[in-house]
Amino acid sequence: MPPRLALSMGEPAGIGPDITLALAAGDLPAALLVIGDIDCLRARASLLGLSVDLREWQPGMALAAHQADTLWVRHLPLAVPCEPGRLDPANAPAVLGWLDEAMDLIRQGEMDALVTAPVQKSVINEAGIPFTGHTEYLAERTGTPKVVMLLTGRGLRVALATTHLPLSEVAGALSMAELQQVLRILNTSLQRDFGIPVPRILVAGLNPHAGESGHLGREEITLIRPALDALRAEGLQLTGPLPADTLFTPRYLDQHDAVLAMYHDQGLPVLKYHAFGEAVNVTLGLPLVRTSVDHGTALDLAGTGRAEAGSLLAAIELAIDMVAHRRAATP
Ligand SMILES: NC(=O)C1=CN([C@@H]2O[C@H](COP(=O)(O)OP(=O)(O)OC[C@H]3O[C@@H](n4cnc5c(N)ncnc54)[C@H](O)[C@@H]3O)[C@@H](O)[C@H]2O)C=CC1
Ligand SMILES: NCC(=O)COP(=O)(O)O
Repeated sequence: MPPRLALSMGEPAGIGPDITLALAAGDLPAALLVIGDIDCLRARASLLGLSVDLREWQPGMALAAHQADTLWVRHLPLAVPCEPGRLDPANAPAVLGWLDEAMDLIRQGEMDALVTAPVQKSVINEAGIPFTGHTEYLAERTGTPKVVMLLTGRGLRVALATTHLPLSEVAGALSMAELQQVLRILNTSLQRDFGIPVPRILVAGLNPHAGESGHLGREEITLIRPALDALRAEGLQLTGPLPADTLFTPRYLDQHDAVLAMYHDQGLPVLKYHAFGEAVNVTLGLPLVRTSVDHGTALDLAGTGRAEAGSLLAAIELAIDMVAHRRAATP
């Protein structure tokens, strides 16, 4: 059976509908079900001059492998018609409802994995729903106490010890226990989902020069180094903590499978400089496979025909690989 992927359409005013439709044009070795609003997709296809056969899917219907220019849609309507570039908080509950529906379909065994188009985090909050990202939302909704965000592109993998936090809260959020949990999840996922038997992980320090022997911050001495030592004793292959400014160089990267950065803007600018537009965001540690694009809603590009679908295609390809790895590991 081909992997069955649920693709959430994301913020309707953004480029989610555009890149979803662009993707439909090609062949894919998977069955694809878009979870979103079929009328929004029809309106966007017409605006972009794309001819895609949009068909409504109901639970229980068989889903065949993807055929070029056809998209199956689980239609869960928006509250307000979508307009490119125009955010409306009234649509936020529907956008989150699409994620809930995808999780339900996966739980019920109708779908194998979730791929997400980007959402506008601000408008969800403006609707009165506290929301920091899919990562945290999916963790909460699946009852998963700890997940790890990893972005990967052009051979580089960067995981984050903390995700969507104000910078002023990062140091306080790090603890030995948290770091150990993050590294165990990363190590297990590199083995299970990426097929790397003994992952080699590079770990960044938090402070400039990895703390300069305690003269520029002490978290490396009090937290990071002891956490790594404890995990090395369990057999994990860890290098660090290293100064983040020189860790992202071929000398280190060529010898390792992934980097653990301490916070969002320590790791992701490097990854995006390296591979923006073709990288993938993966949530590790969930009971389901979830991949996503490396970009946001790009409201400025919605409906213009200038949004590129490379990252969405890469997210779909990685989800297919991850499902295959998990199937292969299931007796
Ligand atoms: N996975 C998700 O749901 C994510 C959501 N976001 C949300 O997206 C919103 C906007 O975020 P920004 O920081 O402005 O980032 P953004 O990625 O939407 O835009 C940054 C720049 O990249 C361009 N760009 C983005 N995607 C593109 C594509 N596919 N093709 C061509 N150009 C593209 C945009 O036009 C803009 O110039 C925020 O609400 C943010 O929270 C951001 C990242 C991930
Ligand atoms: N910068 C990455 C990002 O914001 C992705 O967030 P999420 O919605 O995948 O949690």
